[in-house]
Amino acid sequence: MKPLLIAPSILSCDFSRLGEEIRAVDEAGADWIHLDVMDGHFVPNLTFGPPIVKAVRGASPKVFDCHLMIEPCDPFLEAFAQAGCDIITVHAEATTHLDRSLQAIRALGKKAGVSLNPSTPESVIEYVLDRLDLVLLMTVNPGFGGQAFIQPVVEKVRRVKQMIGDRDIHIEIDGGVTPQTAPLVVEAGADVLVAGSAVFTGGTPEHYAANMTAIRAACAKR
Ligand SMILES: O=C(CO)[C@H](O)[C@H](O)COP(=O)(O)O
Repeated sequence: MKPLLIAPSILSCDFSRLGEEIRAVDEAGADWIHLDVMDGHFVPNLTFGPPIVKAVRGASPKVFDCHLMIEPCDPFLEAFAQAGCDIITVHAEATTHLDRSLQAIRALGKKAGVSLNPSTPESVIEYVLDRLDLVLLMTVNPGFGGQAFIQPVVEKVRRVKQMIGDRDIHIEIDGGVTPQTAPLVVEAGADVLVAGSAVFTGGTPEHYAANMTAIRAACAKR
């Protein structure tokens, strides 16, 4: 069984102190740093691009887990790789040629991930499993932090876990992850939890550490 990893989503941090906030969650015990890239087209919100990723890369040596909510994604893969992302995840709904996008990410020397919206069936990844390092299952409709967890996705986690078999592929969950919802997806097979509001609530490094401890403790009995 893979160890449980927590990847705080910086969408919920204080953007005026982005580097400081990344350093704070790193020191508070984050396993990865989750970067939400939004384009105002694939999702109804805008965040940041490669220059910002590059600017904050020095704030933490932890894995930079980059979630591209952009369409098209292929023209930007190289820029995100050069900016310092370690894992690059694209949405299956945002690329016509998913196989090509995943090959391109690995050719850049990065880990390749695919994300599925809550309504997208897991069958879309059936023929690309050997090109994947990570499957990111959205438990909210992407675009905003602080939304309610969409419970039917728990069943999809179980199915994806079965599909990947003994392949070395992470199952990551993003959206509405709290100490209440995290055990549901972990029990179903998830090993990476993205959490924005549930980690950054309180606004101090002490809160971040306590918030992550609460999520881990809730999942400890999986
Ligand atoms: O990708 C995202 C939204 O598209 C965010 O990572 C996600 O919503 C995390 O926020 P929260 O934990 O507050 O739900």
